[in-house]
Amino acid sequence: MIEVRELSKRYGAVRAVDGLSFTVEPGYVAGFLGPNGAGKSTTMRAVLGLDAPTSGEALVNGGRYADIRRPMCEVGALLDANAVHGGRSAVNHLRCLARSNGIGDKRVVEVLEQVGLAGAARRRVAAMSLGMKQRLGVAAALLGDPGVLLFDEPVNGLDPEGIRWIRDLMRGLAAEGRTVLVSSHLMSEMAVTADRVVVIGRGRLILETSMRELTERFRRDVLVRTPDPAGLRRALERGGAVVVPDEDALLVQGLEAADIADAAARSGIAVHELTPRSASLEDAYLELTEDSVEFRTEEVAR
Ligand SMILES: Nc1ncnc2c1ncn2[C@@H]1O[C@H](COP(=O)(O)OP(=O)(O)OP(=O)(O)O)[C@@H](O)[C@H]1O
Repeated sequence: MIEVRELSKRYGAVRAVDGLSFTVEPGYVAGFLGPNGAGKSTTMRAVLGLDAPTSGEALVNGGRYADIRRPMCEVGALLDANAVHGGRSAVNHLRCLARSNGIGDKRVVEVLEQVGLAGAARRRVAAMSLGMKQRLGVAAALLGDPGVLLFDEPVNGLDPEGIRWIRDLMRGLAAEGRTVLVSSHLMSEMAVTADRVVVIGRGRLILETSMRELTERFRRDVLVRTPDPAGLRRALERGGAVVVPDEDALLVQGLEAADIADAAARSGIAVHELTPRSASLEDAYLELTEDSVEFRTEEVAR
């Protein structure tokens, strides 16, 4: 479990994180979303004890990272895949990490296999592609078999096969009952990976909700097809709906699909299609974060 409570972090005049609170429980993938500079990395660094909060706290399983006796066995993280000593081989890099945490060499072999790097174990890190370094970073995060995992923008640098792999891995880790927090600035990526989202902007919480509720919240209208559009329109407007004809369909706002079906049945009108439509999650995300984007395209263009 990860608990961020009233967390603030200042760098001089910059409020990187500003009174942020949220909780991530075990068993699902939590997407940590926000535009560039929103404070995602700073928050993750605070959880991992790499940055001291200006105020507030970030806890792992109820305690501070600094107080964990064998940190790699409790929390694993992939932050910057490039921040690895390039001269070592993959296997030596992992062995060093393992030994410093009292983890045996057998586990090193296991995680290399798990991330698909068994065949490249002796390759020097400097000679690895970014995608391979990402896999090595994931191997390091998994070394201690921790119950809490943090991934900062893990799909960066991965090809489509790698993206699919890391997505399945994160979902698998959550399904095993682990706590999984993954940051991204792409809603499209989170839509297929995360069960819940924590959206932040300018260091503050914008929204913490399930993916399903997010879709519901941005429900736009219901598309209805019927052989009697004029009759159904009258019936729905009597029920308080706003109805806009659209080619051979009606776009209905203010009533749920079930209410529309009931109204049609009461009026003896057949319905051939009823499709609730939401704004795209990408649009929803842009709307949520529009006040928190540091640099806008049109401003740059001017
Ligand atoms: N060490 C630092 N010194 C000064 N300012 C910093 C430092 N680290 C982060 N910041 C600033 O804090 C703010 C939040 O940065 P952070 O990296 O946490 O955001 P982010 O959401 O992870 O963004 P990105 O996706 O671009 O990495 C930014 O304005 C950033 O410039």
